[in-house]
Amino acid sequence: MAFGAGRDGRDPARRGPAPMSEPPPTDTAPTLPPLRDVIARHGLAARRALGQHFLLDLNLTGRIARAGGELGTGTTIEIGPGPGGLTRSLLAHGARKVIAIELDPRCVEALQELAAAYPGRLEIVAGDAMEIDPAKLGEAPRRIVANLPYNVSTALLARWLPSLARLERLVLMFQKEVAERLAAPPGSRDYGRLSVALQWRADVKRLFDLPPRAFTPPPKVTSSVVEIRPLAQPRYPADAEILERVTAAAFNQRRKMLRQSLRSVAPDAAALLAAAEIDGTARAEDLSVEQFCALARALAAGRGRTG
Ligand SMILES: C[S@@+](CC[C@H](N)C(=O)[O-])C[C@H]1O[C@@H](n2cnc3c(N)ncnc32)[C@H](O)[C@@H]1O
Repeated sequence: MAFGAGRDGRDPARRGPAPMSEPPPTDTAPTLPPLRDVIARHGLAARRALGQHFLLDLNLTGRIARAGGELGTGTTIEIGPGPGGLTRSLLAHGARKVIAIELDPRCVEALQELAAAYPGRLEIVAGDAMEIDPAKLGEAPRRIVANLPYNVSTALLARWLPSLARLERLVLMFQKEVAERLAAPPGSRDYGRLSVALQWRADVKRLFDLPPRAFTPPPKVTSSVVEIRPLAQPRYPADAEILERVTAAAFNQRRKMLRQSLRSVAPDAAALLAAAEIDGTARAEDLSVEQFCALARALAAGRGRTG
């Protein structure tokens, strides 16, 4: 089923009433202490090693939560809730169930108060998001909405790629420079391995930027919120591992012509390129995702193997 059709197919269920056993989503937020009080009371001085830059403006966290779409069904997964600003907005926005993964035990303790204010709707997982597969958490449909710790943001996304189709939507905050790479079109300076790997599997859109002053403490760089809508199936046929080998070879020598850079994966790179109907004088950034997939298929078929 096409991606759009798949989403439409699930919409009627979303509009239906919540099962009797589930607490009904509500937009009526309980009264909570200001986030700055939570931070002071729990001694949450930001730790750089954990990429801690907190968003305390509930207008901004509300904007990110709304970008997550309809949260009233399934599971909303948050990575790194910190003191819980975005978590509050997700719950106030009607999230049926939030599963929040946090590595810092100080934040886990602070979040218990929020869990008590929304009985049954917030589950806090104390642990490392790098070791947890979000596609296995809670009930489908699953979405991830998160202000990611920047030090592991691309590593997390790379881990999620193989099971991306099992997520309905991801709304993620990255450094602007990373966000530009994710959404970069062919021909642009930012287009690279991660752009191909992600755009092969999903529609990617940069939604809006946040300046450093929006965060406490402010990071050095501007941040961008990115929406990722996974496709039910990758856009073009290709083996993921072979596609990765081809893009790694091509972009690792991105200034070189492909007939040269692809020799590390195909001794007769010219034959490989001819089989995929690609001009050997092109460079990595000139190729569309579809052309990279054609190269991966040709390599899988043994083309270009002998030099
Ligand atoms: C950029 S802060 C965002 C905090 C909060 N969501 C906000 O918007 O204010 C990143 C959060 O991720 C947490 N974190 C860092 N590395 C993590 C990891 N590997 N697994 C889970 N959480 C992590 C940090 O402790 C921090 O709370």
